[in-house]
Amino acid sequence: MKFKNPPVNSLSLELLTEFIISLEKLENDKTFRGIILTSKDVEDFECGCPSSQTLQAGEGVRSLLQQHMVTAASAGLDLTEMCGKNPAHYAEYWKAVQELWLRLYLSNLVLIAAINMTGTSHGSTQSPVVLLPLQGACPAGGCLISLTCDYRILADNPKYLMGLNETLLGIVAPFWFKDTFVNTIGHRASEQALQLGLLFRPAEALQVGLVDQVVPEDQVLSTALSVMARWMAIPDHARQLTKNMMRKTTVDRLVKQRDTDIQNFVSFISRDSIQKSLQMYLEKLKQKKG
Ligand SMILES: CCC/C=C/C(=O)SCCNC(=O)CCNC(=O)[C@H](O)C(C)(C)COP(=O)([O-])OP(=O)([O-])OC[C@H]1O[C@@H](n2cnc3c(N)ncnc32)[C@H](O)[C@@H]1OP(=O)([O-])[O-]
Repeated sequence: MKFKNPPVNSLSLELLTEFIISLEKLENDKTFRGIILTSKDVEDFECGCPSSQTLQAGEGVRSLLQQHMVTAASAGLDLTEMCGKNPAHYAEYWKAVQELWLRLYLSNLVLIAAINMTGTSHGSTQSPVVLLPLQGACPAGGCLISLTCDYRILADNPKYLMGLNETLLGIVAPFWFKDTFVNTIGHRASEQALQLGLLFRPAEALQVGLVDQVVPEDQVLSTALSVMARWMAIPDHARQLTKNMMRKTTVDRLVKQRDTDIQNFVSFISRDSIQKSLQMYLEKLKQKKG
């Protein structure tokens, strides 16, 4: 599935909705056993296949490639959905973010993130909100999506950054973002990374366990296909039950308090101070262009 929401693949409400619907279709079509999430154009990959609907690589491996679909590399949640809108909109938006995470984290499909980035340039700032220092990033919500996958492959480019940087925007990662992070890199590493809003370069991301492999940019998809072949070799039923056993407790924590989590998000994001921080961050993003 390819993410396509120019210019920075931010997770707008429209994109989230389309992602959820597409995912549901694939889950219900029993001919699909796995998905590679990416943002790079199919034509950019040396996979020896036409950019048509279905791509075969190795025994039993299939990846659906469509327009307007989703990736692991994105600017994260769409800040314009969380800024200057009304509480009903915030609630609708947050419900969609929750829904996507719930579906991805417990998906029966094998999910592989082939992470390659968008982005051009960055500045730095002394203001209370901190812009990402380098080009090409997979921050916050973008990172969360990749964390729901079973395996992550990151393009080896020192300009690429990945992590949960919420505190740099003056906001707090929700508990289920934190849980997903802890499940991936452990408690101590998460404690530090979340407070500092750390964004990891590829070598650091590999070291801390945020990604499973770092490969040259032109090998990201071919590596994803080989990895998929390995995962496909495992009987689905046994693999799915194992995944469920590993992840269900985390999912249940949100399921039990979904409405409360929405209310918390709406009241937090509606605060004047938070709206000011987000506005300032958006303005800084715009200014760095000029
Ligand atoms: C509790 C909540 C939890 C929160 C979770 C999150 O995910 S919070 C999110 C955490 N995410 C971040 O902290 C990432 C913030 N983004 C960045 O750091 C950089 O944009 C980049 C590294 C992704 C790409 O750099 P680049 O130099 O290639 O591109 P550029 O910077 O020039 O931007 C181009 C245009 O896109 C716009 N826009 C950008 N991001 C967003 C967004 N998320 N949304 C909406 N719009 C966004 C930007 O304003 C500009 O608009 P304009 O002026 O054309 O109208």
